[in-house]
Amino acid sequence: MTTITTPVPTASGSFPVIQDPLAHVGSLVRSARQHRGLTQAQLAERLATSQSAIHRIEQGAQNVSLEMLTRIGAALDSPIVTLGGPQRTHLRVQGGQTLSGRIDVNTSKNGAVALLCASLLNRGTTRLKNVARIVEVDRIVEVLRSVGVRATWSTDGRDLEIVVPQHLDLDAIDVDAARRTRSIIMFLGPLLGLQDEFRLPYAGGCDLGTRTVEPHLIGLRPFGLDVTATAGDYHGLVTRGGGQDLAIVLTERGDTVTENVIMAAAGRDGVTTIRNASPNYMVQDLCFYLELLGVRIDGIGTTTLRVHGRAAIDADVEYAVSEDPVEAMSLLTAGIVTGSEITVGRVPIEFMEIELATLAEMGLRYTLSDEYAAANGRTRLVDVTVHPSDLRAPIDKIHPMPFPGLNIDNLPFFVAIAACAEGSTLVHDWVYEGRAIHLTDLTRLGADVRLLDAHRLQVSGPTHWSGAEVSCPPALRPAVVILLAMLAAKGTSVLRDVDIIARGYEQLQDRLVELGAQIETFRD
Ligand SMILES: CC(=O)N[C@H]1[C@@H](OP(=O)(O)OP(=O)(O)OC[C@H]2O[C@@H](n3ccc(=O)[nH]c3=O)[C@H](O)[C@@H]2O)O[C@H](CO)[C@@H](O)[C@@H]1O
Ligand SMILES: C=C(OP(=O)(O)O)C(=O)O
Repeated sequence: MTTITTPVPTASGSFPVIQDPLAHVGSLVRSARQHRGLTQAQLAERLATSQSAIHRIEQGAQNVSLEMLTRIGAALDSPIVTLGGPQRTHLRVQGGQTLSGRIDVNTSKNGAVALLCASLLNRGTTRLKNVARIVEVDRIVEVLRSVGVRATWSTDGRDLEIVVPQHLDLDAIDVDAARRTRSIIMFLGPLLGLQDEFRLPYAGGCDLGTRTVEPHLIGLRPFGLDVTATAGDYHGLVTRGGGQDLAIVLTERGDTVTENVIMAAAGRDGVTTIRNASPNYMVQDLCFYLELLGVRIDGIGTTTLRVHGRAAIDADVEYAVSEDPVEAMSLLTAGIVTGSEITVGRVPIEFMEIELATLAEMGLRYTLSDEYAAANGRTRLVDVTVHPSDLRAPIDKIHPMPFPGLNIDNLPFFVAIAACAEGSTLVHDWVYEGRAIHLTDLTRLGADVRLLDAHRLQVSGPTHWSGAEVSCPPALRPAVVILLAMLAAKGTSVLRDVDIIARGYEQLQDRLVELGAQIETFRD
């Protein structure tokens, strides 16, 4: 959210002075507009004014009344001026509506963050196309900018041009932005090829229980990286070896650890063989980009990769991030739990096949379009239409596996779907120590969801959903699952403190409204 808050006194008791308030307001309007993915003309239309007026406001060349600022804030759903501290955002859902129409899947959070980190390897210009406008991306962009990287959004707010300086100023790193994302850990792989010593703040992220970084450190050690954890940050020391070939076995088939090791391998001369690599969607996105940079990678989509790295990468490239299977699952779930017929367009089918096969076993009727290629020319997409279906509990438990398996980030959606099904479903989240518990909030909406232990949920259905007030759990996917269940729940529900959803979804509530959902945003 982009806001000017009332100035806070500095330690000396004086108020900080904004040098050019009009320019400041203009840049806030521009960034809020771009965050919404609107052109100046589209914003002008919403405000019944001209594009040139918006242009002047954004340039800081026009006086703006408080009334106009309030209207801009309403049009962008982002208060440009607030009094006091930051406000919290809540959703009011009028549930029980049938949805209809088509909704397209956006590009993925996890692909985007990997690509942003990988852009550090390139001395040329990287242009990432169709980047999702989500908070997780903003955080990494903020971190990149803080160390001297030039990251510029295109005027339509969809593409990001990245130019990396000769020297990164890691001392100036935006610690606050870095601490709020786990993906900062993926700076290690590219950095070790660039600097002999560096400090990085600890990685943060959702509250999912303990998530180890040990596999990253083990996987990067053969590249000469030694990391010690000091108070609040990682201290990396690199001992350079020659350009000899390396063979690395990952102790976990994790997505970001695979990406980190691929990036380390890409930034050095020599061939690195990586075994037990994750072939998941974001890893493939990363590999496709690195190939454009001239890094040959054999085995993309398998668990053994051979990366033919290059110490000097300098290429001007354009890469389109591919579609998000987790968003696809989220949108399909919206249709399923509301018993609606909707079409979810641009579903990356390779990464949804097991989910769809499991849903078919549960009685879901759906139809698939012919396949077509994503903008990256590599990922296969289809449109999936779900039809209202009588769902039954699957015979076997539902559990995730590293790709090709049911995606762990898609598992939470199966809890809401199982709650709609006749019978009892065991959902086993062996991966995360603390994600399953957040799904017990579905009981507030009438579901029978029992936590058997930290990893297993027994879900009995079908549920007669009813509206309730729930505070958003501090975990992205469970938060969205609860919102989707509220769409199914007759009556009024309130989901409080929903900012976490913007970490991984762009304008989710507005897009659901376009399908016929009744969701209203309000603030304290
Ligand atoms: C930015 C990004 O891409 N984030 C994704 C990435 O996070 P990321 O790669 O950071 O996931 P983690 O490394 O935290 O792995 C998730 C959990 O799975 C466990 N684990 C993983 C692999 C394995 O073979 N054995 C094992 O036990 C880990 O110990 C951890 O508890 O992968 C996760 C698992 O797919 C996804 O939920 C995240 O959305
Ligand atoms: C757990 C997730 O992501 P992250 O790794 O960014 O926390 C997620 O996307 O659900």
